[in-house]
Amino acid sequence: MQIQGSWTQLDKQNRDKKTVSVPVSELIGVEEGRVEILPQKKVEESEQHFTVFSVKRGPRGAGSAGLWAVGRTLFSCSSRDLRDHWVTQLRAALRDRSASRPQRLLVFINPFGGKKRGVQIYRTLVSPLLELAGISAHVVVTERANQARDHILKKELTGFDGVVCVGGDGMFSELLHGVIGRTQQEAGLSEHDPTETLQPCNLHIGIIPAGSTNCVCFATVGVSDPVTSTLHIIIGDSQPLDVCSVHHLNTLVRYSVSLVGYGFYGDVLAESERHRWMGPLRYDYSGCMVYLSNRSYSGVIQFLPADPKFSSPRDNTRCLSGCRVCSESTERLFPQSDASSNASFYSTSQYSQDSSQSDGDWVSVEGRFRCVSLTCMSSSCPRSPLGLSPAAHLADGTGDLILVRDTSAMGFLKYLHRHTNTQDQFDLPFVEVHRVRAVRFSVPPGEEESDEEEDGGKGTEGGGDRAEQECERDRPERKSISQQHLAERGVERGMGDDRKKKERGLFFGPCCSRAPSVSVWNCDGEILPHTEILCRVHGQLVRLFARGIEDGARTRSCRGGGRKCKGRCVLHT
Ligand SMILES: CCCCCCCCCCCCC/C=C/[C@@H](O)[C@H](COP(=O)(O)O)NC(=O)CCCCC
Ligand SMILES: Nc1ncnc2c1ncn2[C@@H]1O[C@H](COP(=O)(O)OP(=O)(O)O)[C@@H](O)[C@H]1O
Ligand SMILES: [Ca+2]
Repeated sequence: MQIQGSWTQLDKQNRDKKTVSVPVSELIGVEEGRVEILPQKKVEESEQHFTVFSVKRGPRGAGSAGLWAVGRTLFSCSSRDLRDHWVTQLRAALRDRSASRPQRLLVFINPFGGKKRGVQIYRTLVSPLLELAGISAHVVVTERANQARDHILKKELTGFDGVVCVGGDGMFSELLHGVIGRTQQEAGLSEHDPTETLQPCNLHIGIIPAGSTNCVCFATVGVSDPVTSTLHIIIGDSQPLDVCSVHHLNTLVRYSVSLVGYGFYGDVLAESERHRWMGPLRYDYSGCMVYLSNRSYSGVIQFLPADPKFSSPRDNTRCLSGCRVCSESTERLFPQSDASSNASFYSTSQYSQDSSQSDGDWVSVEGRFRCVSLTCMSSSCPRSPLGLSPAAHLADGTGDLILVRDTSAMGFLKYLHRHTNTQDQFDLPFVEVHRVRAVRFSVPPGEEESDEEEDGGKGTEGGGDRAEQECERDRPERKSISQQHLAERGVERGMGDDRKKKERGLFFGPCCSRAPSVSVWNCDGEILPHTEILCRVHGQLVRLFARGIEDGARTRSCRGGGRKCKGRCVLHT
């Protein structure tokens, strides 16, 4: 749509322009008079004016790739009739798009996520924009962990076009479990069967970032910004996302999108839970503490490699909005559907996830590792702008398995540090990365923590043992989500013993005498109660109100350390 005429462009930078083009798909709303929305709604009545709100790309700069703001254009007409005509036409154009935009949302706010600003963020930044766009929202401020997940699993959802969380990755995970669980229940499928082809979910998920890591938001939008995310929801963007299921024996343990991590990331999470009062800083503090403890763990990893002809974790590409690798995967995952449209998503009966899943041989790797990580996407976040695996794809049906073998403290620091800059963290002799469809992990025989080891020394070696017992007494409760979730799903069989072993091991530190022989799994910020797990990637299982990171020179992966990229990458602008 092109609008021409006598009007005032309020954006100072564009004051001299005579014409502004705004795609209807990026219109947010139209109001009569001179109207401002943010930071506060202000209306100045005028018979000749109307104000158009649309998506405006933010300023370019480090960390702001993908930042959107609300563009505001004031139109001045020669008569009230002409003004009313324009307003009517623009509102009709918006109505025409209503099929592809949400009309009614179910919003869950975690008042305790991140810096505890969820409610304020929703009230001041999100709600006014939804109102402007004519979207109604049913808002639930949560009072306990798992409330959002349970609501989605059990309550009536008819009439909602999407569910939205205001919080962090843990809150997103609640929605993810609710939406996937509900969809499988309705389809009569068992989530506990690790070979089941799961039904893709129709209900879109929106994320308003208000947590500590905000990895899922950052990796699917490009920034961690509540206004940008709200605008993606309003215009009905749709981004498919791979999901990894984690099973122990024949029981579903959890789903993950960003990180299933053993060793360093598991230990950081376990340590960080004791310092929740620090807010997002708990991860930095715990990261330092765990790094200083210098641990590595034995493990046997088996994985099913993905077909290397489609992509590789070291091909130096980035998964950007409209990614070719992901689109071609859609064609493979939904062979009978029109891959260019949303039909593939809504016609879920056409889903044929696993035509090639049984093909190929498992590869086995054994050794001592600093960390073992599996991620379905890049897992970029403000701490690591290119992420755990910069070339991973959001929706290609694969995950990247990163194996960091035991190395010197300096070597591991080098590896970690490369997450914060543009150097290749895989270009180190003790690191390997594989694009995979499934992963199995076990502890080599004889390396499991035995009861003997647990009790070992108690009462035999004096002081050191007392210190260890004190560590245990000081241990805080774990987050309740996994416990409740697992208990409710009947997973508690044998869990007590397993968890006891790990919790004993976790708090080895200055006051403890013996390093633990097993770590714990960090699954999108939740500690798993099992060590031996099977992970499987389910291509495009859910959809987010997002579009991936928008193309632009500065969003490309930079391996030039600032020289080759000439300042065009996300880190060097
Ligand atoms: C010398 C500098 C070292 C810096 C290392 C940076 C590595 C960062 C990789 C981050 C990957 C993040 C994957 C996402 C995990 C989240 O799901 C999880 C829970 O988040 P939230 O619900 O918001 O609390 N976050 C973490 O597990 C934090 C990992 C931090 C590790 C330092
Ligand atoms: N009202 C609540 N009280 C306590 N915990 C909650 C509440 N609402 C959600 N949670 C839980 O808090 C955990 C952390 O939330 P999240 O929003 O991800 O913040 P953060 O990123 O700071 O960890 C999630 O696992 C979620 O299940
Ligand atoms: Ca993927």
